[in-house]
Amino acid sequence: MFGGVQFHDVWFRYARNAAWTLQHVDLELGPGETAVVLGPNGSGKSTLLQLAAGVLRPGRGTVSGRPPVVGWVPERFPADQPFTARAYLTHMAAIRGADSAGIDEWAERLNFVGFLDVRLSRLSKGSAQKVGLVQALLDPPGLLVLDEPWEGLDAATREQVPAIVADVVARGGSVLISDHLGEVARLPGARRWHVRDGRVSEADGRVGEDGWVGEEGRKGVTGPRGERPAARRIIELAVAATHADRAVARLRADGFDVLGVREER
Ligand SMILES: Nc1ncnc2c1ncn2[C@@H]1O[C@H](COP(=O)(O)OP(=O)(O)OP(=O)(O)O)[C@@H](O)[C@H]1O
Repeated sequence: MFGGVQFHDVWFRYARNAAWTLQHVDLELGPGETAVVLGPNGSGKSTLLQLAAGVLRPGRGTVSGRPPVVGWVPERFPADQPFTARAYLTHMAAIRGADSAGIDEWAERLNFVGFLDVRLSRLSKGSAQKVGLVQALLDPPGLLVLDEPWEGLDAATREQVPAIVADVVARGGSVLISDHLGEVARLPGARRWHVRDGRVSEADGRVGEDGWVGEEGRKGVTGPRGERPAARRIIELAVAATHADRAVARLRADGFDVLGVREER
């Protein structure tokens, strides 16, 4: 039975004489738990996730307790492959001994039925990300590792990420997820791990508690730089779909509360 993933004094560096990217990592993620990994660019979030998934091996220390099925969704799905999405996913299902019927169900759920017979190399970044998500979910994972899963996804599919996380957790699995877009607000109850200067520390409180919904220092995001105005106003604005992620990230970085994103009707 899956008892959680444990990091025991894990150190990691990318080359023998390079500086350590991560040091002294002691963490445990139990069954049914979700942790979001936060930190500045280049701090080591992806590295931590890949160590958890078993894609990278520690230079020192150990990662133990991984369940038999680990789903890993990299930050960028490697789409430079000569297969259609369906052929790739059918192959992945066969390797994992999973039912390929799941491909059509997932394609339906993630709105990319029309792209299943398109070559991976011709897919947009968002559609390629969906293929990356599906390959990780074909065989229900005991540990799901999602590296910036909201990046590049359309608004409707972004809404699916919390539901996917909830499904894994409801089955007793664990989810580790990195986020720099502030989408973590959609995962109330998640633990918060901060990566900084090669160390990983756990923040007190969980997502959604004490008004915490975004990156560190942005408690109760109701006004710029944490001010809490006496009254709030709802402002609607429209941006080109291709700029939506950037606009949301900038508004959140300035401390504004982004209530939702939708397609223009
Ligand atoms: N394959 C690699 N070889 C050498 N150095 C690497 C490699 N991958 C990452 N690094 C370096 O390791 C450090 C941590 O990278 P990592 O991708 O884990 O950070 P991150 O917090 O996920 O960054 P971002 O938010 O930009 O995705 C960075 O300095 C990065 O340049």
